[in-house]
Amino acid sequence: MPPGPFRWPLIGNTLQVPQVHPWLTYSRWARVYGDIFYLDALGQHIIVINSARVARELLDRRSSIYSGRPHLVWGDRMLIMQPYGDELRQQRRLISQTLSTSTIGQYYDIQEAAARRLVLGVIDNPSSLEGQIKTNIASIIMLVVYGYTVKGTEDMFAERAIQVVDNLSLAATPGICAIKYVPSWMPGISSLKTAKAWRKLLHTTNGMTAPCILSGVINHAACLQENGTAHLPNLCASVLSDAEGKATLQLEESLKWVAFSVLTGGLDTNISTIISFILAMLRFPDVQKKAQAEIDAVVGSERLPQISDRPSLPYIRSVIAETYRWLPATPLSVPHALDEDDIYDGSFLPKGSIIMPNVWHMLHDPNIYPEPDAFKPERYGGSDIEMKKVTDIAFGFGRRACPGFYFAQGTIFSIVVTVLATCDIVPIVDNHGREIIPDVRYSTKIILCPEDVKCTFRPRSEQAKLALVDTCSD
Ligand code: HEM
Repeated sequence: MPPGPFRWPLIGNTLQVPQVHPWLTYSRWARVYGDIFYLDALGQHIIVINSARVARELLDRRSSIYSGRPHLVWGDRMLIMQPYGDELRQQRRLISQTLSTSTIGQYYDIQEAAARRLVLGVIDNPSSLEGQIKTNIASIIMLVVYGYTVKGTEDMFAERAIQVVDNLSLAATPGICAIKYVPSWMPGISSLKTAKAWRKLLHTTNGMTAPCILSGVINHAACLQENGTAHLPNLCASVLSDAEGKATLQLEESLKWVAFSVLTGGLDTNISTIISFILAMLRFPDVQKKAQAEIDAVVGSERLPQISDRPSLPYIRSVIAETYRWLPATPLSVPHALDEDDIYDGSFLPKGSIIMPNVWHMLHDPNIYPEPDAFKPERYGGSDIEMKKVTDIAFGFGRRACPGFYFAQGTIFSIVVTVLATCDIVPIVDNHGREIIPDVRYSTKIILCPEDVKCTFRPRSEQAKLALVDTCSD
């Protein structure tokens, strides 16, 4: 076995596995035990990988046996939880047909419009920051997946989708907690209960079951398609039209889960990245100024920036890469499972092991990223090769790597560039007029999302605000 902390008889490391920010403890252990270490939780083998080099070697090069997922008490048919097999491959294919590099440009106008609505919404009402981010990101995904147009922050389907994803995120605490056979009486296994509670919640949100909510959206999407009012293209329409009216029940069922998986995979990760970006701009105002100067020089103030400006804005690309590195949305990625016994570097890795990539450590290793807690887009020297080293880690590995990567780039870029071009992101002030700079604080969930980030978007000019108002009323 690889090295690791002392294991107690029978219970192994179960009591040592941290319940709060486990990636930080794993990072400390990485300094003692190295790039790969072993934990035993009541007989469950857990292998923690702490370097991109080992992750590449195992999860990429040996992906034929490292692409499973651990069995969880919840998960049902969600793509992200499925074992590696035919159903998974079919679901991933349905996504890549719609969201590949060659098709992604079709959605740029949707992403730009949502970014502009978001910025205008926060200018008008700074306290709506989180709500605006959630609603507008949900609106991008629902339009692209279902052809469904979200009608404002109170839209019934968007609200329910956000609630279902919130419940999911609550249950999915990193670490070993939600694994099927860890008994709920074990100390620190509270999230097993949460997981069970979530399962219930997933199936009954606002008195409706999740599949029913999803079917509701799909049926609605089908109606929109039939009466010609759906926004086209969209994922459901593309898949159904490819089937030329002969979609089998199995395909429809797969499609329902694919659509749900895109929603769950894309919502919280994007929300977290945007909130982390805003936090960085509040804490590192010099970076904000430099980013704005680049936009002013390249785009000017006569028009709003577009996603097609991306190649000419290396500093903005660096700011985004640095956001993925500084506060990675999934600090422990999503665990893989090993489907066969394996040997690595003289150590035995048993079949059934949970493989946990410690993304946090890979992106905060001071030997690779000096001063890892500082937000320094300059560290990439404008090189896309250096930035790709970050995204290759932050978006997962091998055959399970994030299928929404290119889609996410458009959403994140359009929001970041639109805010910076039109507004200064400034802290709120207390009753004495003193600025409140938010701390870097987040809770322990599978998706790391900074808490209590409050700010004001102050328009950089009347002209910038008018440009937003004009495009939004269009
Ligand atoms: C900033 C945005 C995002 C980040 C950081 C992110 C990150 C990740 C990571 C780390 C994984 C796990 C990879 C692995 O197991 O090795 C993943 C999987 C996944 N992501 Fe994303 N993601 C983002 C946006 C999106 C978007 C927009 C979509 C919508 C299509 C999406 C859909 C998925 C799906 C369906 C999976 C499961 C893949 C599988 O299990 O085979 N993600 N993502």
